[in-house]
Amino acid sequence: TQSTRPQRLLNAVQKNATRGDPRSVVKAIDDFCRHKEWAMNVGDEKGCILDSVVSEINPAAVLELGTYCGYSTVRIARLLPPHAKLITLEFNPDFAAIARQVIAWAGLEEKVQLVEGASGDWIPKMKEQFGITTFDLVFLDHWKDRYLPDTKLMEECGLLRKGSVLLADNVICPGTPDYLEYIRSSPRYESRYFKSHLEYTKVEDGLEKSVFKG
Ligand SMILES: O=C(NCCO)c1cc(-c2ccc(F)cc2)cc(O)c1O
Ligand SMILES: [Mg+2]
Repeated sequence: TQSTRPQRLLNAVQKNATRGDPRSVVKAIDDFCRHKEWAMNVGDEKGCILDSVVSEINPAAVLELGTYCGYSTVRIARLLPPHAKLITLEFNPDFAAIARQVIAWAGLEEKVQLVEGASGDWIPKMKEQFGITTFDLVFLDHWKDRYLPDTKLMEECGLLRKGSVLLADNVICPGTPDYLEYIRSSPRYESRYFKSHLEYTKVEDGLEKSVFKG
């Protein structure tokens, strides 16, 4: 039977990365995607911007929307302080199954809770299911037409506090025009665009960092 790209990506991790070494897992995926098969991980260039935002916030509670194969999950979780928690939501069960194994290979299971299902269903249940009050950081990297409705849902569910940071991938390519329009014109957010490139390519893309003002 034919393997899938996520399965081939996991094979590359298990072949080339050291168990329990998150940095080697990140490098193995970047090498695979740059030299073997492109895949829609945030990648090394935007990943460095992600790292700097995570390190600046030093978050205790992180929500990632869109796990895919777990590349950004590993990038974020490797920088979290002890006892900090990252909840990552993935709709696609095949992606989730691969991501669990990538996260385990990196030795980061203790810091990560991967939840399978639709973000719109799970966001209203965050407090009761996971004992979350508010998120310090949200990384948006799922279906691009869900960024705006899920942001409004997080506001309505009281999951954002003064100072919570939203970091959104792909605001140029594939693009999230309705989200950008909303977040840049809302008086409740201070936004800044970090210009970069679509993972492993020369195409423009970037991250939008937005601080909730409460
Ligand atoms: O759809 C995306 N993510 C949610 C998946 O569940 C996604 C897509 C792309 C991309 C794809 C095809 C292309 F031609 C250009 C960009 C890139 C990304 O970083 C992404 O996150
Ligand atoms: Mg992305």
